[in-house]
Amino acid sequence: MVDKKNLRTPIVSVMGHVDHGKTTLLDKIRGSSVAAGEAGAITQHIGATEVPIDVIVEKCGNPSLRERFVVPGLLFIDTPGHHAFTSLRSRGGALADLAIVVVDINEGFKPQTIESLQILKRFKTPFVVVANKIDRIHGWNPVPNASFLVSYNKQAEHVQQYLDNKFYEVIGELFNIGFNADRYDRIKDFQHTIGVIPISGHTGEGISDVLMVLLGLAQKFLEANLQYDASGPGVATVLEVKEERGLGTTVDLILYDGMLQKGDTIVLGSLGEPIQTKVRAILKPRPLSEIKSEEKFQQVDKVIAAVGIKISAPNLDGALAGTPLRVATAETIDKIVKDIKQEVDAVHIDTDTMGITIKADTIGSLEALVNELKKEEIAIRKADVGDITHRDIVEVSAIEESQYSVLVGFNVKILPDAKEKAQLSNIKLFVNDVIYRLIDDYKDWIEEQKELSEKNISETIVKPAVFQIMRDCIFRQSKPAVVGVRIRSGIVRTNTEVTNSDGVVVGKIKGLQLRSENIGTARTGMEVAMAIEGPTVGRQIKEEDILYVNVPERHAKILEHEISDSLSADELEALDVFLDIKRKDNPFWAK
Ligand SMILES: Nc1nc2c(ncn2[C@@H]2O[C@H](COP(=O)(O)OP(=O)(O)OP(=O)(O)O)[C@@H](O)[C@H]2O)c(=O)[nH]1
Repeated sequence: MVDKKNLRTPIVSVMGHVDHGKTTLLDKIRGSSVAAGEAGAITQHIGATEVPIDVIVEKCGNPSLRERFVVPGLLFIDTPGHHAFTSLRSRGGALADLAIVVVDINEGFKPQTIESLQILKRFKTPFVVVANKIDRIHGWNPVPNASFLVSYNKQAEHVQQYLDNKFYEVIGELFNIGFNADRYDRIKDFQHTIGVIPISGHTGEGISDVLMVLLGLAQKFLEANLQYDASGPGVATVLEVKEERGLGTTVDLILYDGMLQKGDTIVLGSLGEPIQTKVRAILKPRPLSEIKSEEKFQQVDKVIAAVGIKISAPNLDGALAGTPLRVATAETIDKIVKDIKQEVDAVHIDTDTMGITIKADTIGSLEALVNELKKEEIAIRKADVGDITHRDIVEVSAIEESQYSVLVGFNVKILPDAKEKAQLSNIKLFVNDVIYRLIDDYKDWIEEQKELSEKNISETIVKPAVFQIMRDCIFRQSKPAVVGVRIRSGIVRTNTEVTNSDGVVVGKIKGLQLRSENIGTARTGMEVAMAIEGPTVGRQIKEEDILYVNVPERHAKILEHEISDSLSADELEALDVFLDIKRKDNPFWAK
């Protein structure tokens, strides 16, 4: 049996596509919980909101549930954006124990929905999907704050039908990504089936169901992970590094294990050596009732996990979001510094000597981006945390290979002077807040570049062609010889050399005419007059001779190995015939 006293509050992250309703859902959970809780038992943390179990149970309207759950409540992380999930790591995994994926039932899955689900799959984090905005369904008759089933049963049949159809689209999309899913009330085994809950963040319908299912998941899957040592040294993850008026650089963090006190020595991750410093102040937001107070924060001497707080301390400047923070003593500090350095270095990416340059907002998101790029076998020269600076642009524009003169930024800004510099340089910039958009855009661009260079190549390269001098069509013997020819395969151009069937060059095409008009090219099947500089008819060439465009060896190599896909069938045939001629004497010609 688990000891209730040592169970910390599970940490829940809310993920999903932009505008599908994450903030509204969190606000509703907060607002309605405040309304439901007797003494406003809900507490606001820095970067998080804690909803105690009593409030949830009361909200669900079934006090007997209290006995069933041992977790103290749920701590929702407020940090916006799905990327927060990957940014916020604890030892050995994601910081969040559970997640809610919000999808607008009317719009269905969008890129960030899919990305969120893929992240959760990778981290093996239990989650629920909420199909939000059911109040937007035409004819919906809201029952504010009711459980979904109560509300659903009160809807007209055609409305229920419509909701069911939309709902099954969501289930189908989940299936496509590899998840079995069903409506939450029909699920017996949450381990193998994802619960989907139709809700409205506006009317509050279904919110109590979300809280219940989350508690159920916490209870079922997390108990062992939620044990903590309330008296042990604090372990935290940095949410954000922020300049705060009057306080200097501060760090917002989620303490997920142990205790943190004013004056404690702490170690936290940075890109160089880990930072060692002493906690000057621990700050919590003021209770809502004191909101008018001049000061946003109140100081406390001590906090115990799990809690979201801000700390101020000297030397926090190089601190990095997403990295660990730990309380150290004289005995443990060396080991902790070493561990944290290792942890940050492990993320700090082994790079290739040549490749693209990437930047991301936090170490966690950088790692996620690197993982995805590696999967696509895209080489990375340098991976760093932070906005895109003037220096980055200068560095990248010094790279000569155009496919690597590329900067990819995930969730970062391009600083103004960098933007200016980028416009003047030839580098390619990709900035987005969806990883796989970035990767798709980059891949599309590479493909485009390839096509462009293929086009360049194919315009400058000499292509093969075969033609025959027609009988009774000798118009001039020599200087230049003018003969009638039929093009048997390929396209003949002026100014290309001609060989005979032994591969010996006999002259150069000086002009082509069709019905007395000069033309630049002649295609398969055409019969044209050709002026050939060099040979004399009757000596080097004669009636009915088959002749070939002389493809230089280097061009033949490119044609055969690089752009054969872009050749037409008759060009390929001409190439084969020409290669056979050339390789008769030298089997390695153009190989
Ligand atoms: N009708 C209806 N509108 C909703 C609901 N939930 C959210 N909205 C609206 O949808 C819009 C986006 O909601 P947000 O909560 O800001 O969405 P978000 O996912 O947090 O968006 P970002 O923070 O930008 O990623 C707002 O105009 C909300 O009022 C809902 O349940 N019903």
